[in-house]
Amino acid sequence: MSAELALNGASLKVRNQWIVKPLSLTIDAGQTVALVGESGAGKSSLLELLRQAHADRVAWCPQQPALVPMLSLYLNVYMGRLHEFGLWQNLSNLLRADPDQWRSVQALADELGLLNGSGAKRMSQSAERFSGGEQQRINIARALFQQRPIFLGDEPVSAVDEVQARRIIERVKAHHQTTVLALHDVDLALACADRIIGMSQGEVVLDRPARALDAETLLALYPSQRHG
Ligand SMILES: Nc1ncnc2c1ncn2[C@@H]1O[C@H](COP(=O)(O)OP(=O)(O)OP(=O)(O)O)[C@@H](O)[C@H]1O
Repeated sequence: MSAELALNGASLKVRNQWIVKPLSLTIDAGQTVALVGESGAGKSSLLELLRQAHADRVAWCPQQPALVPMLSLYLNVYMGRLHEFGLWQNLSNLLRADPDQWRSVQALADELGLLNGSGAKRMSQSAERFSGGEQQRINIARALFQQRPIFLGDEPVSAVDEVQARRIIERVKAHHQTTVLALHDVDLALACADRIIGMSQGEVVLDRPARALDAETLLALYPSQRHG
C-alpha cells in the first residue's frame, strides 16, 4: 500500500514551547486513523501539520463549524468549492441555485440526515436555525462536497449522539480513500478506525491497529480524568 500522508520530522513550536515534538509519520491510502489523547495533547496541531503538508488533497473539517449563520444550508455547503467555480457562477448561484450543485448538495444533506423529509425547505433554511449537531453535519457535508481523497476531521461529530456519530463516520469513510479523525470518544475510535494514534504532551505515545487495543488501554491516555 502507498503512503497517502507523510510527515518527516515535522514539529510545531510556539514561543519556545513544543506543541508537537518532531515526529515522522506515514498513513497509507485506505486507512482510517483516530487520534486520541486528552485535551491539549496536540491532536488538532498534528492534524494541522498533516493538512499543511497535503493541502490540495485534503477535505478539512474543523472543530468549530465555520458556517455563515445567515446563509442557507445549501450555500454553506456550496462554499466548500467556491474557489473552483468562476466569479460569475458564484454570484449567480447566490441569487439562484445552480440545479446540478443543488442536487449534489441535497444528496449529501440527505445522506447525513439533515433533511428530515422536507428537502427544499431545509436546504434553504439558514444555518443559524439548525441545532449544534446539525451544524456539525453541515460542516461535514461541506467537506464531502469538496470530493478530495483525504478527510481530516477535528472532533467532527462531538455534538452528535453516538449512534448517529458512527453512521456519519461510515459515510465520511465511504466518500474518502483515507480518513484521519481526532476523537475524544475512545469507544467511537475503536469502532470506526483501523489504526489508533495516541498523543500526550505533543508526542505520539501509541500507534497500533485498533483491533489490538481496548478502551481501558486508551483511557490510560486520559490521566486527569481518572478518579480515586
Ligand atoms: N498557536 C498556538 N499558540 C500557543 N499555544 C498553542 C497554539 N496552538 C496550540 N497551542 C497549545 O498546544 C497544546 C495542544 O493544542 P491542540 O489544540 O493541538 O490540542 P488537542 O489535543 O487538539 O486539544 P483538544 O482536544 O482540547 O482540542 C495546547 O496546550 C494548546 O494550548
